[in-house]
Amino acid sequence: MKEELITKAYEIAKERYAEIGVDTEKVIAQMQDFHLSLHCWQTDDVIGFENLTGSLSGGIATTGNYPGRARNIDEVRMDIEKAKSLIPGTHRLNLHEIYGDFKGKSVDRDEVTPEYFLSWIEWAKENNMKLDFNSTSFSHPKSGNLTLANPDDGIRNFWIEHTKRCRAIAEEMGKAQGDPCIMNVWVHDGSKDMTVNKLKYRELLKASLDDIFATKYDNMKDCIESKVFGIGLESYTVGSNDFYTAYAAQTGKMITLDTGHFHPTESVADKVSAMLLYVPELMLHVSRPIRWDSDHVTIMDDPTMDLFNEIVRAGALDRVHYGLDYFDASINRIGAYVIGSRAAQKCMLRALLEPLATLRKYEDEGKGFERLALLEEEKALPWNAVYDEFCLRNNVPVGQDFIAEVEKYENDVTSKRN
Ligand SMILES: C[C@H](O)[C@H](O)[C@@H](O)C(=O)CO
Ligand SMILES: [Mn+2]
Repeated sequence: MKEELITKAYEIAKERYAEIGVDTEKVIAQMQDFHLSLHCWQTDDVIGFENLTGSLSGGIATTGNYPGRARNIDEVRMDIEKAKSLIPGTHRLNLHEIYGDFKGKSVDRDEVTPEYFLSWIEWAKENNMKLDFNSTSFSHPKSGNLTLANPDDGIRNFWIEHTKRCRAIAEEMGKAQGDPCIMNVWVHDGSKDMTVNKLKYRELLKASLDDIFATKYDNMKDCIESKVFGIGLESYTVGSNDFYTAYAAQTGKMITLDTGHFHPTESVADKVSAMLLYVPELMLHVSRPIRWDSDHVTIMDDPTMDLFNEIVRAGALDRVHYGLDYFDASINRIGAYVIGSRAAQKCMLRALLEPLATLRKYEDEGKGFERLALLEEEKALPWNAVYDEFCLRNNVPVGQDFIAEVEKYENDVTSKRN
């Protein structure tokens, strides 16, 4: 795309926004400081590098069989580097425990240590990325339907040990990068059919979490993620939204809001201002649920726009961490990575460009018509010219130009994988 055209369009956009009291230069600076946590599992359909032969379990599923899946740590890294080169700004990487650098060794989940993540720490440093982390309760012979809430002491203690070790790894990552590593705990624990012992499993999960979180760390932050249901676990989820919200409020933990983990008509955006009154920070897993937690590629849709608007309106930019969580195996995976990341950025950009002072003035004065009119008008303001300028300043492809780059990488690299 012609630079001249982009700059010209931006200059006009700058003036249009200035007219309504919005400083686009300030917004671009804010965007430069807005870091996504890229989910490593988009590269390989949530498989990781363990030597286990079982398939993806824990009530999650990838669908599609598009060629070019990353098959090893080098390919995962190469693909992330490619995706990163097409997304403006600097970003973090969100790792699951199963992506450790095990070098072909069988390392069970209750044996994992920071040593298996040293090469990731090194790689992240070289690539100007900071790391976030996740314990992995799925895709393991001991996963079953219950992990941290399992009444069997042996299985429960196995997963407690795993999660404790993951926290120690996150602490090492945080220390090495001089910035807290955000460590997410999501367990799929639940039941396919009705249970008559809901309280028992929740008591067990609570006791496991208390044990896991007993060690205090300075360089990592814990967050806990709820879910409505998983595939094969439809009737009951131990770690429901109510369970984790209450737990986080009582213990000061962060909440992870996965946009695919709520009832279809529930507004995740509406939770932001409510939760931030009671929990210190939020982690997002931005996704796109289609009828269920299908993890379709994030796009610039109304729920995602609403979510980012609410964060900006709550003045909570620094209290939210911006993870992505989708895995689409039906289209080019690098393309999917880039589309979702850029869509999340566009939502944030539009939220930052909102003429909030004027809208709030109207609201305070009871001017409902004026508020609604401006909310409607802002949708059609030239925000895209500001995003294009942001891309240009970051030396990444502007507009649809990234499509050709993804196609080239497919031709040169991913299509050669079998
Ligand atoms: C890989 C998983 O999707 C992820 O860890 C978890 O956050 C989730 O959302 C499960 O549905
Ligand atoms: Mn998630």
